[in-house]
Parts: sequence; C-alpha cells; structure tokens
Amino acid sequence: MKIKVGFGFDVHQLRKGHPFVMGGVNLEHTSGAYGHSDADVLLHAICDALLGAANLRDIGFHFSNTDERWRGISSLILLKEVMKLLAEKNWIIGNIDAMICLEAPKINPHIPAMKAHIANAAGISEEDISIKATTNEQMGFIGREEGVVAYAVCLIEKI
Ligand SMILES: Nc1ccn([C@@H]2O[C@H](COP(=O)(O)O)[C@@H](O)[C@H]2O)c(=O)n1
Ligand SMILES: C[C@@]1(CO)OP(=O)(O)OP(=O)(O)OC[C@H]1O
Repeated sequence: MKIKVGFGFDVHQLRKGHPFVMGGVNLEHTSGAYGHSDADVLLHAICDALLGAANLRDIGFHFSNTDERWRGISSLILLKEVMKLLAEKNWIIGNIDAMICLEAPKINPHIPAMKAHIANAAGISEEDISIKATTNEQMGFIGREEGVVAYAVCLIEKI
C-alpha cells in the first residue's frame, strides 16, 4: 500500500468585532480571524496538509486570494474541493492530526462540533480526526491575541 504524509500551517490576523470561524464552528469572541475567505485557520492548515501529501501544490494555488469566487467563502467548501482533487488521484485520507495555537477562547468545548464538520466535508470518520489546542503562554503575537495559528499533519493512502 502506498502512503504519504503531509504537513500544513496557516496563520491569520485577529481583528476586533470580526467573526471567528474555526473548524466550521462560529466561536463567540471579542475578535475574529481576518482573511479573504472565512479565514478558518484550522481548515486551511488541514487543506494544505492534504494537498502537500498528494503533491498537489497548496491552498493559495487552487484558491487564489485575489479571486472574487472565494471572498468570504466557507472553508468547508474549500475542503470539499480539496477532497475532489485527492479523489481524482485515487487518494483517501488515513488520518488527520491538527494543533491550534490560540490564547482565547477555549477550543476544547468546540472540538466535537469541529470534528463533525470536518468529517462531513471530507467524507471520513470523526475517529480519524484529531484536534488539539494550546495557548502560546501569553508570548509573542499569539500571546497578545494579534493572531491565530494552526498546524496539521495527515496520512493519505493510494487506492
Ligand atoms: N485556546 C485554547 C488553548 C488551550 N486549550 C486547552 O487548555 C490546555 C492548556 O493550555 P496551555 O496552553 O496552558 O498548555 C490545552 O492543553 C488545551 O487542552 C484550549 O482548549 N483552547
Ligand atoms: C483561502 C484563501 C482564498 O480565499 O484566502 P484566505 O482566507 O486569505 O486564506 P489564506 O490561508 O491566507 O490563503 C489561501 C487563500 O487563497
């Protein structure tokens, strides 16, 4: 069986009064992630891990941040598009493991809902999705709540 590993990273600015979408969940918070799409940093890291594993370039290559089609788009739709690209090359997901680095709000209560959204969009089991979170211990741009970061790794299998 042919397997490949992929890695993804994403970062977005946090801006006061902006919606905060993470893993398809709307987080209640004083600030939110700013970007061309819905700025779902977790889904962007996962998309890049999947595209990287399949050697299919990256999220910005397929969904340019100068293309009006993607303005404000739900990143769950982008994940579905990424899954189509993988399916064309006969790749299926083995598992995804992701890490969110964010000072606030607490992510733990939202992880089951995030997993459900991602499992639904990617067509995989929630059991194959792991999401974790850490603060940056009040240091740097994450600690000052100026930004949010996510990392993801994945395994894909050729069918
Ligand atoms: N935005 C966050 C950050 C952290 N968590 C959870 O809290 C635990 C402790 O965080 P530290 O950064 O102090 O190590 C962490 O392991 C997560 O379980 C969270 O839910 N949301
Ligand atoms: C998703 C895209 C496209 O709308 O825009 P952003 O939401 O700005 O996200 P980013 O992770 O900076 O890059 C990928 C983009 O092309």
